[in-house]
Amino acid sequence: MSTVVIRGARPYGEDAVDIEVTDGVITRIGRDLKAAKGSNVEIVDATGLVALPGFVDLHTHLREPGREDTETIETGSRAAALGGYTAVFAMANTDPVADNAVVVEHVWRRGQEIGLVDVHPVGAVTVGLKGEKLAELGTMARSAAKVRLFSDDGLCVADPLIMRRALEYTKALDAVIAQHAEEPRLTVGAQAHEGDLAARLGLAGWPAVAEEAIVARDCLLAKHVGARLHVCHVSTGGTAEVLRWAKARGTRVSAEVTPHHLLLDDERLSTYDPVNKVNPPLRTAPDAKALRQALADGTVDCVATDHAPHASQDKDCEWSAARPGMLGLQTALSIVVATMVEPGLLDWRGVARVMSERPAEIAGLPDQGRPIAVGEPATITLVDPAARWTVRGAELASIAANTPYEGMELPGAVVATYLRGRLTARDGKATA
Ligand SMILES: NC(=O)N[C@@H](CC(=O)O)C(=O)O
Ligand SMILES: [Zn+2]
Ligand SMILES: [Zn+2]
Repeated sequence: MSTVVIRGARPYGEDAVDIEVTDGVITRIGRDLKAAKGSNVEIVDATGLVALPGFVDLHTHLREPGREDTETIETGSRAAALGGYTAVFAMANTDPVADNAVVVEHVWRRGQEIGLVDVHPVGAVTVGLKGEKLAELGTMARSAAKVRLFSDDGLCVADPLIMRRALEYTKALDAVIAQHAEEPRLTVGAQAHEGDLAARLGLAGWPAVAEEAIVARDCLLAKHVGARLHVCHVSTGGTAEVLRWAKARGTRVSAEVTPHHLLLDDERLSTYDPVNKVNPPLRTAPDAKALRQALADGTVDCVATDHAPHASQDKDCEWSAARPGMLGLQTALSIVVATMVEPGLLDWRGVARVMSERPAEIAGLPDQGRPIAVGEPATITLVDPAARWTVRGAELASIAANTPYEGMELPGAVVATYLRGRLTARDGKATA
């Protein structure tokens, strides 16, 4: 039997308690717990630290198989554990694409071998992400990886008939489609949010309506079919309005927002530094404000990183040639603290909701996003709310270093992460 007592932690930022963990399960919670006699107990001093359920990321790009020069399941797992994550969903846009049982089982097994975080593969909706023919969703769902989240992320399932069939299929499988909402006919050659700034910089525009039109269409389709829909990386205030309307009329829709769309806006583009290039693009400051409001009031359900590692040769180049995407796993909590906790939009209960509980519910994970309570799995992230740290891309666990927060001082730091009672990261070091 192995027992750990986490001393003086504040669950959800509330009163300090001791949390006793035995064989991966929370066995006692109370003040000044006396160690059980004769047992081998490890004491962890967590005075002043906030205890939250381990974070769940519905949107991570791990690049294995295919681009192991930028991220592997191993390096991405380290970044996840260091960021406080205990489960991540690895997107299907790998090479080969995760559109079959062989690839998704590889991703799942490799994640379990490393053991730092549960790596759940996302299955592709269409064969090769081509948007033409449905992939074998049922085979992936029944595989050892038990896929429940399907997405062509990187690309939109643009054909409404394919989308309808995919929704019908996933309804029968009790699964969910995560849509990268981008009407491709409205974003040909697009490089930046369509607006004054893109016009001044001479960059082809990616209009808000290209996202909003697909979200509206998919909400209508999901309602018609009675299926569930999840909207990836919501980036505009208009999308939040569509979601509000769809939820009010009973559509089974959920949505995520990225940390970068909460904090950054298109003013950043004036330097032409492709580190700020991302899909969907950074929008206007009023959009970012509307997204923070929508996350606070539950219109947007959760935060997802869209962690997108890219090699330096694919980022340190001319704007139009650069790949879109930003690292996110190790900075997400701090950006949520800066944009949501410090301004008073979310308390720590709210952080637990948007970083852990809602994403676990959306993906149907039974043992993640659970309350910090006796009998529950000890899947816990300890956060120092008073810490401040400076982001250095080169020091992050990812192979790639494309963080838009280089040199920024951010509030709040993950001090330790436990997955089913096992320490996976502590003081900036992953345990595997
Ligand atoms: N977000 C991005 O800018 N890029 C993602 C794809 C995606 O999420 O659409 C990637 O795979 O690099
Ligand atoms: Zn996407
Ligand atoms: Zn993505």
